[in-house]
Amino acid sequence: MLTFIGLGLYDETDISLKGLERIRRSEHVFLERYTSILTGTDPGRLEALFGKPLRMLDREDVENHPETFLTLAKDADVAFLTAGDPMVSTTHIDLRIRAASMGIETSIIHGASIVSAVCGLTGLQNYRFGKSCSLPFPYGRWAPTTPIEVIEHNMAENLHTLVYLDIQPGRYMTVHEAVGMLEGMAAERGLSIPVYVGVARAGSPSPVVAAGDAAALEGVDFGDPLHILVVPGDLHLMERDYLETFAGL
Ligand SMILES: C[S@@+](CC[C@H](N)C(=O)[O-])C[C@H]1O[C@@H](n2cnc3c(N)ncnc32)[C@H](O)[C@@H]1O
Repeated sequence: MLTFIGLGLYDETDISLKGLERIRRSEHVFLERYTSILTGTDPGRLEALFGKPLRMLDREDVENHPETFLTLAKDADVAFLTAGDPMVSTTHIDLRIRAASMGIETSIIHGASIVSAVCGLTGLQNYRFGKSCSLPFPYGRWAPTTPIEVIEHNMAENLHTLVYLDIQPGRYMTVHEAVGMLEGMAAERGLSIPVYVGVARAGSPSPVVAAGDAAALEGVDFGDPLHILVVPGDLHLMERDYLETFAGL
């Protein structure tokens, strides 16, 4: 049996009791740590709480060599842990399909996700989000145009865009870096983005949420990772009120 277990958003105390019990009963426990991470803890603290050793998985292990843990899951209980909710990720959706095609039984124990946390922290209504996008660090002088195309499309439809910010080993994209890149891409297309909403460390005791134009956000200290950004469509009255009250709009 392969169980996908969400760890929530910030530290080791964010897991559900159901998830914790399942980990303690599992014979093998793997922690995937490239789609997202818990910045408020470390593997040692997780192992102490779970009472189990953790085996780390990076992108290569999950996308190119999943046989390592999938084969184990044919005859043993394997827990596959991720920050957030495990299924807010196309990679993990694909992994569950692969497991099923190998005849492996699977189940999911959900965790708090950045997708719903952003709605709570910003007041932006869940039903008004269009397609989301990921903003990668530029590769040399090359940067993909997909993120700005998604934003432009959503703005034309008056929808909000959730922009996931790149995570590389030891390097996390900040709201400031993301806004700088998007301003450049928008200018090239003659597009103006009037409001951004930046969120840092959702789920922690001190999240930062700030809304405004690019210049206004420049003056905000978002602090440590993880960061995420929203480019909102036109704000409804209650959304504006919420951002004025809680995000300095
Ligand atoms: C690809 S998403 C993975 C989402 C995860 N499966 C979930 O359900 O939360 C990872 C990105 O979401 C954002 N993110 C995740 N957790 C966050 C947090 N606690 N605070 C701020 N941003 C976060 C970051 O931009 C990060 O690069």
